[in-house]
Amino acid sequence: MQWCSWRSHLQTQPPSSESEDAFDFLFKIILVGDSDVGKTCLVQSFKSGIFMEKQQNTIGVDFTVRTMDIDGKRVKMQVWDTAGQERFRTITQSYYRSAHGAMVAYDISRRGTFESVPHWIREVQQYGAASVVLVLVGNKSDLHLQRQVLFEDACTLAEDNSVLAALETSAVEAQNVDAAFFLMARELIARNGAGMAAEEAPQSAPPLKGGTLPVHVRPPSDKKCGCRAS
Ligand SMILES: Nc1nc2c(ncn2[C@@H]2O[C@H](COP(=O)(O)OP(=O)(O)OP(=O)(O)O)[C@@H](O)[C@H]2O)c(=O)[nH]1
Repeated sequence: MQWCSWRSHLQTQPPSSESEDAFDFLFKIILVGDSDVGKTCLVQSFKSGIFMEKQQNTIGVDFTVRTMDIDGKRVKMQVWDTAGQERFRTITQSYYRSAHGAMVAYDISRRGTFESVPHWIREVQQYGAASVVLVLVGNKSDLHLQRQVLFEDACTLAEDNSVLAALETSAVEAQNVDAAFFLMARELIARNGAGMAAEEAPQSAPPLKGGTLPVHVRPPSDKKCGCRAS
């Protein structure tokens, strides 16, 4: 077995070599959710496209970065992978404030992790920027035989909580992982436009406009729903 958590320690600044890359937009995304829902493996899949079985829980916060090309723009995604374990809660909360987007993850094969989602959303709303963009991610979609959470329930929860969209992902199968981050990036670009250009990259989250946009209509074969919020 290989380790998925290639960095497990407290971080205050991203590595400088990564932050020197040229980019048009810089977005900070925080990943939250119960322990063992697969947050670290999702980040690893997003970064390298590879699934690596993990044996160690995240300690505090891990950091990774990937620069993507979206509509001819270089978009740098700084992803902060937080520990799901309760004992790190005070540490991880301090990372919420500067996030432009938050992915709230649960495990489709463990109902309890889905029932924790409202708690995580409240945490983000309490400690994060006022209009942080939220995306709901139901991970481990490859475990469909052990499913305990209906996708429809996730969509309902997303709609009730002003969440941009709900998706089901699998880090094992690299299913919908990129899509979740692209969805987030596109929404942030749409909301911020030129105001988030690289030279103006903020130290804390910008005052994003209120409300969310219906950026996706759920295709029947794809576990993704667009959720309109008032
Ligand atoms: N079947 C399946 N297993 C997964 C998937 N993603 C992660 N796992 C497994 O789920 C377990 C937990 O994954 P992690 O990425 O460590 O979970 P985490 O949410 O980062 O956990 P904390 O660091 O404690 O917050 C590991 O055994 C992974 O191999 C997935 O998409 N499908």
